[in-house]
Amino acid sequence: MQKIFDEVNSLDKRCYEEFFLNEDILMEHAASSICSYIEDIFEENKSVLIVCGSGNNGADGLALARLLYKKFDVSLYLASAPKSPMAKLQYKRVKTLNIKEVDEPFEADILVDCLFGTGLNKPLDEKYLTLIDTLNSYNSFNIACDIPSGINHFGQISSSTFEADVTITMGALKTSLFSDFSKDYVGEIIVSNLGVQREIYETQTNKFLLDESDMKLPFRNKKNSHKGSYGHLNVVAGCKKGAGIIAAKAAFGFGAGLVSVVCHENLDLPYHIMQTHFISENCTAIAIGMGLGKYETDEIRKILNKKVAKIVDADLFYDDLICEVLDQEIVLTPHPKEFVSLLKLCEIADISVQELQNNRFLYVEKFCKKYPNVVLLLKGANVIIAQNEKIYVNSFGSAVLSKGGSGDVLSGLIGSLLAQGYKPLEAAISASLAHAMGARNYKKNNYSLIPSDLVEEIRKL
Ligand SMILES: NC(=O)C1=CN([C@@H]2O[C@H](COP(=O)(O)OP(=O)(O)OC[C@H]3O[C@@H](n4cnc5c(N)ncnc54)[C@H](O)[C@@H]3O)[C@@H](O)[C@H]2O)[C@@H](O)CC1
Ligand SMILES: [K+]
Repeated sequence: MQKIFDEVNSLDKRCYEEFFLNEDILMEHAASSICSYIEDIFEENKSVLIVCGSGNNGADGLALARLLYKKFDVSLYLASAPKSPMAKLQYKRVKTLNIKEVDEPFEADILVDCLFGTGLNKPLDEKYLTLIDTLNSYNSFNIACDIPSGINHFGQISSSTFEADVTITMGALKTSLFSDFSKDYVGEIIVSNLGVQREIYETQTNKFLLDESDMKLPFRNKKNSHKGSYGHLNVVAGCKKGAGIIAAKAAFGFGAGLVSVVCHENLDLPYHIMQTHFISENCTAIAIGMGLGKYETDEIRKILNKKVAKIVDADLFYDDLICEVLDQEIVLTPHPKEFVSLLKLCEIADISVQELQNNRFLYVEKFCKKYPNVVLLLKGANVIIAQNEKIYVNSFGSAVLSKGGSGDVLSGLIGSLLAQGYKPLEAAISASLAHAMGARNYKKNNYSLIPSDLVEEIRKL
């Protein structure tokens, strides 16, 4: 996994104070990393338009123009005059060369956005919104320097935000790149070194970006084993029984030795899934909430108080019953609307879904501070998984998964790993990654996935 930081100013400052580097050295590295990227990917003499703002993001662009000049057909478009001391210095350097400055942007082969980086501190006015719209209308290969212009510190976007194919971000990953809104704008994210290797530049953090290698699949190492060695998951089915059945099928395909659906009515289940009217004696984990609908509160309370691992989803986030069990190390998997309800029930915040989406990390932190035992998985374009002070981001998911039933598959996967003895946080992380990787491997068009396809792909991981 990789570290994510809310801000990097303090990391830059540390470079100056501890390693005796200066702004100029850091900027030179920032610009050379974009230069190397362009040199590696594109043939010489391709046209490059670098669009610069007045601050140090623009200064990075000016330095880049100097580095690319002569090898590529470089043009500079200065959207505003250089203002920061480094921008002025870089411009002075540029002026000694004969680099083209254009009065209007145009469609070049490569477009580098150096308008605003971490310094964007107010809404964009009409002039910049129109400029960004114009840049987005081109068919250029789009590179964002540090952050696509229009994304602010909190990961909120402007009505016009630069749509990057690649974001080359300076020094370390920033939290703002992983809001749900940012997902459509950042493209591939590459981290540039700023004069020392990343592991030296980076300090301590509580946020991490998950890599594929963080997915621990439930491979079986013991030769002498039987079905009981891999746990027994009980999936509690409610009014909408399909949800529980989808979860049960996903769980079975993900390694649980036994899976039973708990339901009072007789169900038509595949032969390998069992049915029970009450929680099984040898149950090692419970998945509950999916499609629950109307239910007998006391019965659900009894289930929630069973001393086994649990994943709780969906309808239970609208019932204050949930607040009774938040001292347990349970996994909760709300989508934003459910999390808003949960925040209200827990008296943490009474907010809209929009406010949550604007500040996903903030509200996850608030929730986990109050309930440090709970493992919270907040669904979204970038899934956030958190327990106590640690926050993990799974950015592998895609729109393929935006379907009814995908969440039930996820509940089943988490339940399956819990039943097999994974710790709740490990179960949430590995199941969430497997869920996203299954979707990634699905090769038909991106609107056609059904839950059984997803389970099939996950079985092949
Ligand atoms: N040590 C450093 O400071 C380093 C900085 N680097 C670059 O510097 C960037 C940060 O530079 P700055 O702090 O100068 O900030 P920016 O260059 O991101 O933007 C600040 C400038 O934009 C103006 N501005 C902000 N919001 C605006 C708005 N809505 N409309 C119009 N103008 C607006 C500000 O008045 C200021 O002039 C980073 O993103 C990175 O690209 C890199 O070179 C690496 C080293
Ligand atoms: K930028």
